[in-house]
This record gives sequence, C-alpha cells and structure tokens, in this order.
Amino acid sequence: MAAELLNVVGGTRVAGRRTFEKIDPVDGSLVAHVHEAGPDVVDAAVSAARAALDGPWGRAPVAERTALLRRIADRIEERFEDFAAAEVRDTGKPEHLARDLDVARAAANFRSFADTIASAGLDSFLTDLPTGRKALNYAVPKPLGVVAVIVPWNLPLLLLTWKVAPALACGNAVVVKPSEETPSTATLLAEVIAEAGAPAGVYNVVHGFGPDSAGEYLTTHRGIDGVTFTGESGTGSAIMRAVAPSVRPVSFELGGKNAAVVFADCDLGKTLDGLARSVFLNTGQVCLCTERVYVERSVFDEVANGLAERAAALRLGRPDDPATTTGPLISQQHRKKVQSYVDLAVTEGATVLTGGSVPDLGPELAGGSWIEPTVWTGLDNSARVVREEVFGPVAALIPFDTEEEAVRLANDTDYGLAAAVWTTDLERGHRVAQQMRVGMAWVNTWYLRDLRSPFGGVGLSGIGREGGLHSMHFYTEPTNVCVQL
Ligand SMILES: NC(=O)C1=CN([C@@H]2O[C@H](COP(=O)(O)OP(=O)(O)OC[C@H]3O[C@@H](n4cnc5c(N)ncnc54)[C@H](O)[C@@H]3O)[C@@H](O)[C@H]2O)C=CC1
Ligand SMILES: O=C(O)/C=C/C=C(\O)C(=O)O
Repeated sequence: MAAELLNVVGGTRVAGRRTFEKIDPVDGSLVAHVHEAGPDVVDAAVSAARAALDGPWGRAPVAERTALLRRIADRIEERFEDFAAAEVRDTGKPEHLARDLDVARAAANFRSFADTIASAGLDSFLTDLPTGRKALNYAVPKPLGVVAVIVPWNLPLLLLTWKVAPALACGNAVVVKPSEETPSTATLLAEVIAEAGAPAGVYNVVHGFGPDSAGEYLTTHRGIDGVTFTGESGTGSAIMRAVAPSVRPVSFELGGKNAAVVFADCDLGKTLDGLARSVFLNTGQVCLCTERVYVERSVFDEVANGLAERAAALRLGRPDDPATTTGPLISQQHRKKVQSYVDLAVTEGATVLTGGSVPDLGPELAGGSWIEPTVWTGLDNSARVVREEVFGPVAALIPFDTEEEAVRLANDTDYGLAAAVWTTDLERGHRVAQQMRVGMAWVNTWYLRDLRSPFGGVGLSGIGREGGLHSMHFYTEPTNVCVQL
C-alpha cells in the first residue's frame, strides 16, 4: 500500500495544501502520496526553527550538540534497514548500493561533524600595536540561524545529512526540502532526530517542488538566514536570485561535466574498472560521475573497447536482486532527458560502441525508467553532448596526443567539479591533477572521500566548499572580539 508522507513542522506532522504522487522508477508503481507544503506550512516551519533557536537549543553547549549528533548516528544504524528500504523505494537503486553508500554515509556524516566541532578551535591573533601594547583578537563562532537545506534525488539521504549534520553541529535549526522525487528518507530522519532527543523545531521538513512550491517559498522567505543547496546549476542561479533581495549567504554544490584523463602508462585493468565505476555508479546519477574520457591516442581503442565491454556487462534489474549492478534513472522525465542526449550524440556524429536504447527487461519492469549504459566515440569538445551535463550512464571518449592537450581539453568546460587522472607516473599524476580547474581531482581512483577535506566546485559547479572545517565556516557567523591589553 502507498505511504502517506506529511510535512514535519516543530515536531508535528502537518498536512499540505494538496498531495502529489511519488512513483517507483523500477516499475512505475505508486510509492507514496506526498503532502505539498504551501506558503503557510513553509512559514510555520521557519517559525518553528526560529523558536527552537530562541529556546534551549540556541544555548546548547558543544558537548550537548556532539552527543546529539552521535545519538542520531547510532539511531540511523539501528534503523539501517528502514532507511535502506525507503531509499530503494524512492530511487530504485540496488539494495547493496543504498546500504553501502547512502545509509552508511548518513551515519558517518553525523559522526564526522561531531568530531569536527568537538575539536574545532577559535581563530585568535595577538596584535602588536605601535604604542608597544598588544591587543587580543578572537573570533567567536555563532550559528548562522535558520538554514534552508535543499537537496536533490540522486543521493537523497547522503546529501541531506551532509548538510544537516554540520548545521546542527554548529547550533543551527534547519528547514529541509527534499526532492519531490525522494521524499521518504528526509521524513524518516525527522523521526530519528526526534528519538535522539533534538528539541522540536530543530529539524523541519517541507515537501514539494521548486518554482511556485515549497522550494521557492522557502528560499524567498525573509526568516531564513542562509541556503545550502545541491542540484542543477540552473536551479542554483534561480535560488541566488531568490535570496538576493535579502542578501543571505549560499553554499552551492552544482552540476558537473567531469573529465577523466587516461595516460598510456596507466595500469589498464585497474583504470578500466575505476573508469567504469566513475561513469556508471548510481546509473551515472552522481554529480562527480565522469562523462568525458580523454585517452592518450596509443591506447584509445583498447580503453574505448574495454569501457564498452564493462558497460555491456552491467546487470540492470530489480533492486533486491543481489546480481543487479545498475538501477533505473530516477523518473520517466529524466529518462527522456538522457535519451534525448543519446539521440543528440548520434545526430552530432557519434559512433555508439554500446547501449543507446531502452532495454527490454520484461513486463514486470516495463513501467520503469530504464536506459542502457552507453559509450560513444567520434565527437570532440565542440559537441553539445560533450559540453552539457547529461546526468546518466553515458560517456564520450576523445583521444589526445600530449599532456598539455589533455589538460586543455579537460579544462575546456564551463563546469569545474571533479576530475580523475589515470597514470602510473605519480609525478605526472600530481602535476596534471593540480592543473585541473576543479574542486576535487583524484589520481588513480575516483570518489574516494575523506569527509574533512573541502568538497565543492568552481565555475558552474558551485560556490563555496563543505566538509570538515569548511562546513563550519558556512554554518557559523563569527563575531570578532578585539581587546586592548
Ligand atoms: N548534483 C548534481 O549535479 C545534480 C544535478 N542534477 C541535474 O539536474 C536535473 C534536474 O534534476 P532535479 O532534481 O530536478 O534538480 P534540481 O536542481 O531542479 O532540484 C534539486 C532540488 O531543488 C529544488 N528546486 C528546484 N527548483 C527550485 C527553485 N526554483 N527554488 C528552490 N528549490 C528548487 C527541487 O525541488 C529539488 O529539491 C537532472 O536532470 C540532472 O541533470 C540533479 C540532481 C543532482
Ligand atoms: O558528498 C559526497 O560524497 C557526494 C556528493 C555528491 C553530490 O553532491 C551529487 O551527486 O550531487
């Protein structure tokens, strides 16, 4: 039976102005009726968050906040299977992926930011004055306030907790708007955060869409003190415009058109495995996924054929089948978008090595939003499909002749999120990685995370960095105190 998901405001479940249907991308069946928050519900959620800040939560010492974060992490693990099941229902991703990536990271996010805040020091300077006296400057971090958290559907719980954990660690209250495609785990997290002992109003959930819906009502609300957002670059621009009149800070992690650079001296087997993971993980629906692969000409055919073989070997299927490697795209709408890019690649002159069609997975899955993993060659950086983010299981392979050319081609993009360099020459690995105009560059690996390191992008890929102390900087406002000694 389909679930009914309500908004969560000040610890209370609140109905919306109407409901919308959440559809299972595996087979097109109904997952839930979701209550869409109108302006009144969003307003109540912002007020509940403000009231929480004005209450004991606003004065909670660091030890109390870290203890809360650790209890939330424990509780996520106690309800691990509930979270995994909810994430799988919303996204259709394989169960093992939801467990190993999404839910495991959610607990890790809370623990990591508990550690960070527990050990964070103060910025302080002893200033020499011309008189020979000194002054002590120290910056007291204070919560930013009511933080609007807006997240997408690809890694719903992982990305939500990546923002909620540091926000709470720093003493903020949040109003979160999960994607309309993935409303379940954000709602479940409200239960867990309450069970862990957070005061009512510290974590609020409003459901709905972007324009003319909960997303816009939240970002234009004068009661919020900042917005943290992950999603498409165009949405980031719309949110910037929405917050501009009230001049609120934003932290944006946006799209990518990420490059891999494969040198002839790479370890071919490991590179192909790593490359395949970087293109196809989560059906290509990770902002970090590789969509452009630049390959040194002498190994081009070997790499192209090797990647195509690995793509063809992926097993599309039901999430509960342990053999399934690859789930559906999130929705029929998104499948249309990805399919239109594959069609465009052909129109632009690509040679499709594998994939390119909607697979026939039998009548049970016919209503799902499936697409074949796709690899093509024959296009250069002038093609639209090599410039625009597809956000699906697709990659374009392009040859290069020199290291300088590889760097130039990889950096020839309006985005700047992530890159991966594959070579056994580590000196070259460092050199090339450092020249990438991106927020994150990997060498001989991909999507290997240390949660303390800066995460974010340049250009169309975002504004600011989150992770470890970088998150603390966004989620706090310092007051500098200067005392003449
Ligand atoms: N991290 C990334 O790079 C991601 C990129 N995408 C790309 O974005 C495309 C669209 O996917 P969506 O989930 O619809 O991404 P989106 O950026 O439109 O939505 C992300 C979140 O923002 C909200 N939102 C949308 N418009 C808004 C507005 N004007 N004001 C406030 N909130 C707003 C959505 O309801 C959702 O919660 C995908 O096809 C994909 O190409 C999607 C998800 C993640
Ligand atoms: O924090 C991570 O490990 C992953 C982040 C991925 C995204 O931001 C995305 O896919 O949008």
